[in-house]
Amino acid sequence: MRLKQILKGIEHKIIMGQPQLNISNLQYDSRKIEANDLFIAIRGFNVDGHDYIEEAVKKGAAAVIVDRELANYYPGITYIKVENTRKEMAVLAKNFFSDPLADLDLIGITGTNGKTTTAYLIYNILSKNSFKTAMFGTVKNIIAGQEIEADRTTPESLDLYRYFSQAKNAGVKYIVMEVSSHALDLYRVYQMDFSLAVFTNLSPEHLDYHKDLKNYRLAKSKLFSQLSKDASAVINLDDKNSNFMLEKSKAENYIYSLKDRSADLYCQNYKLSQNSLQYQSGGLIKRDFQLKLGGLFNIYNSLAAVLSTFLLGLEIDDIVSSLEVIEGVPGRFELIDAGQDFQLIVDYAHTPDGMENVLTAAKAITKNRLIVLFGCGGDRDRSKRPVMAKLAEDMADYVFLTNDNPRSEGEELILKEIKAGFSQSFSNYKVIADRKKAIAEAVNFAEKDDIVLILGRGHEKYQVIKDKKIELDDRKVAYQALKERSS
Ligand SMILES: CC(=O)N[C@H]1[C@@H](OP(=O)(O)OP(=O)(O)OC[C@H]2O[C@@H](n3ccc(=O)[nH]c3=O)[C@H](O)[C@@H]2O)O[C@H](CO)[C@@H](O)[C@@H]1O[C@H](C)C(=O)N[C@@H](C)C(=O)N[C@H](CCC(=O)O)C(=O)O
Ligand SMILES: Nc1ncnc2c1ncn2[C@@H]1O[C@H](COP(=O)(O)OP(=O)(O)OP(=O)(O)O)[C@@H](O)[C@H]1O
Ligand SMILES: N[C@H](CCC[C@H](N)C(=O)O)C(=O)O
Ligand SMILES: [Mg+2]
Repeated sequence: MRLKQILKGIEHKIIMGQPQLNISNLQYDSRKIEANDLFIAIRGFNVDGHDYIEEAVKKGAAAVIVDRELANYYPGITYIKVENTRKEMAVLAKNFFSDPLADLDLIGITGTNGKTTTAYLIYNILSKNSFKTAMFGTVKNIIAGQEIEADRTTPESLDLYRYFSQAKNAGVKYIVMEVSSHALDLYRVYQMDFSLAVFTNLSPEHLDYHKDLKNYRLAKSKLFSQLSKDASAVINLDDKNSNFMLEKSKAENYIYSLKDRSADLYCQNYKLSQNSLQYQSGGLIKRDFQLKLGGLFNIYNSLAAVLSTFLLGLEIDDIVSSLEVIEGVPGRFELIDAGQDFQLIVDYAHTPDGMENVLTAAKAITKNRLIVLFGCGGDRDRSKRPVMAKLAEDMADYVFLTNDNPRSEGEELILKEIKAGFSQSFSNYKVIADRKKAIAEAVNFAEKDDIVLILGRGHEKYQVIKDKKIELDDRKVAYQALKERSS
């Protein structure tokens, strides 16, 4: 495609070269450049992409998009300056891939907790009703049945458009995606036209990045302020930030609630057991639901999924029958059952709010002790560490502290910062940094009718320690430990 066409709608200045040039592909990473590509130089948190222009040119880049002056311009290369390369990348990609979203319905889910679960439920309801659907999120990306590994919750705009284009070619109708606060702040979904957006909830997280809750909330609200008036916003009324999202929304607003009968969709008479829940809905849809999912929070996620798919035009009977057969989301309140006489649950709760919810859910069903095992990720919000310790102390009977993904931080420091949240007199805990050993010990510690909760890593298959990725799947480790316990 001609560079001129790729620049359509973008305010830019030609520093040198000619915009009639033909471009083969777009890249923001110099390591991926091939002949006649366009390199988009992005100022990052670690390095400045402008410092990799030389490498990009050597690899064959024909043109470069920059957002600052350079000391050195290579002859024969076309240079275009824009105001913000990270932001304009979304428009460049939209043009290059000929706006695939024009033919697709995009559904975005944001909030601190419940994005993956809600996306998974919506994806399954749509797929089970024979709609070709794609999903992008924390656990995996999937386009019309084909899986692509996910390394982050929301990919960069350029990668997203590449996927959208593939989805369009595969005949996909709906795209369901999680939209993280980083994505909203870093323009990964800039100017994307969502048909429907969901707000699950908001509680402190990622404050290392956003600095305070106000900025974090504002980032989340961008999903709603960028909606068109033809779109729908599906908002959890029970969250105290719901009004903020409703006010920011430019779309037709719909609300769901567990408490308020004026909501468009609400729930009444719910009943929970360890791996199922039942409720009746009221409002736009009056039905009985019986789901193979555990935890009160999954009522919220299912209400969001039901209301969303209803607004997309699906029949209520089809929604109910497809939702009822969904057997849980990988690594979310997942029961590990090897026939033992206690419950073992692996869950992805890694924020104070998520942890409180899962501990409450487990407490409601345990017949004996509640044992919790967790750690906190390195290079992430440090303020959550002592808060999670306090919650564990208050709600569980025994706590195993261990590594999550220490990343570049030292494991000792992380564990010390978590421990600082315990009260001085608290002694019902043990620190075992090695997660495999900690899981084995927690399994051996359990007695009849206890519940052991293994939190924080859910579906994750690798543990990141310094720059090493070590294979570690909590579910596999737990099964192994159960096997060894019984032998
Ligand atoms: C804070 C953040 O989101 N950072 C993302 C950002 O990194 P960055 O801007 O610091 O990139 P950088 O490494 O400084 O590089 C700058 C530029 O130089 C380029 N470069 C770099 C090296 C080179 O040799 N050649 C080259 O061209 C890079 O491709 C990049 O374009 O852009 C990178 C390229 O796309 C991302 O990989 C990186 O995500 C990092 C890995 C990350 O950990 N992100 C997390 C915090 C994140 O996004 N999390 C959210 C929320 C999770 C959730 O709650 O579910 C998510 O959506 O996953
Ligand atoms: N609606 C909800 N409200 C509160 N907690 C929830 C909700 N849904 C799930 N949780 C808890 O939060 C954990 C993470 O859920 P999920 O993966 O669906 O959220 P997420 O928003 O995608 O998280 P992440 O941003 O890390 O990808 C679950 O394992 C569960 O303990
Ligand atoms: N997707 C989120 C959750 C990480 C969960 C936890 N296992 C950790 O490593 O901190 C993040 O990257 O911040
Ligand atoms: Mg997620």
